Amino acid sequence: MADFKIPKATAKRLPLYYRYLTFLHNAGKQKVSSTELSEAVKVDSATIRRDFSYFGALGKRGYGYDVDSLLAFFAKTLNQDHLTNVALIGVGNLGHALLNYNFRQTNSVRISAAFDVNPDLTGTIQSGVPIYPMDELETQIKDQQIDIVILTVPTQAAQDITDRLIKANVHGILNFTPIRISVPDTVRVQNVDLVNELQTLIYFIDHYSNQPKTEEAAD
Ligand SMILES: NC(=O)c1ccc[n+]([C@@H]2O[C@H](COP(=O)([O-])OP(=O)(O)OC[C@H]3O[C@@H](n4cnc5c(N)ncnc54)[C@H](O)[C@@H]3O)[C@@H](O)[C@H]2O)c1
Repeated sequence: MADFKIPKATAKRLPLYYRYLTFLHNAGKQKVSSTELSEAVKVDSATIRRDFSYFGALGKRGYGYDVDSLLAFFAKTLNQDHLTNVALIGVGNLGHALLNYNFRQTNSVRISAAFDVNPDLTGTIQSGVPIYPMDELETQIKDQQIDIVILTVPTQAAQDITDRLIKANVHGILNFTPIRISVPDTVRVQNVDLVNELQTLIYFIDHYSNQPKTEEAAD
């Protein structure tokens, strides 16, 4: 990320903007208005203008935004111009699905190593990714300069593995397990919980069914 602070809600919308701008760029479009962007990404145009204002005056009145310069700006901010190696721990049902997906939409993130305790899996290559035994965790993380780890292990293994990751100097954990892992301030955890997301969706449908709104628009 760039070295200036932007609100969390704005940061969460950046990948959304980036994906649509890439689409416009590939389609040969040179400019886009906030209204057009708003319709495509389902974020209201006032929010888009406010988000963009955090990066300085990028738009021109009556012209809109220049697609290429916006894209270059976002690519830099999102670190899309360099490749981030990510490790995955726990190659079960969920781990397999993520390995198979391996972030095909982006060229900037890839799972370069996976780890498991199952001897039937270790030493094999799954979806193009080598599976290492857990006793190689620290050395592989160091050798491959891995800073971010996806955790898809059973709940009871999550905290012990997290403690090893902290010692190995990992700074980000995408936690799919249902427990809230403990980490120091130097490590950032992003929890992913599909049940939670579904319940939030059900809540909004039940309570706000007359005013459909995306999460991005409601900050
Ligand atoms: N966040 C979500 O929405 C969501 C959805 C589904 C599952 N989950 C959670 O994701 C985790 C994985 O679910 P799953 O269905 O893939 O389970 P799974 O049992 O199919 O896979 C777990 C894998 O972890 C490996 N493993 C076990 N102990 C380990 C250890 N100490 N170190 C390294 N690897 C180890 C196992 O060998 C197995 O390959 C669970 O905690 C589950 O609750 C979360």
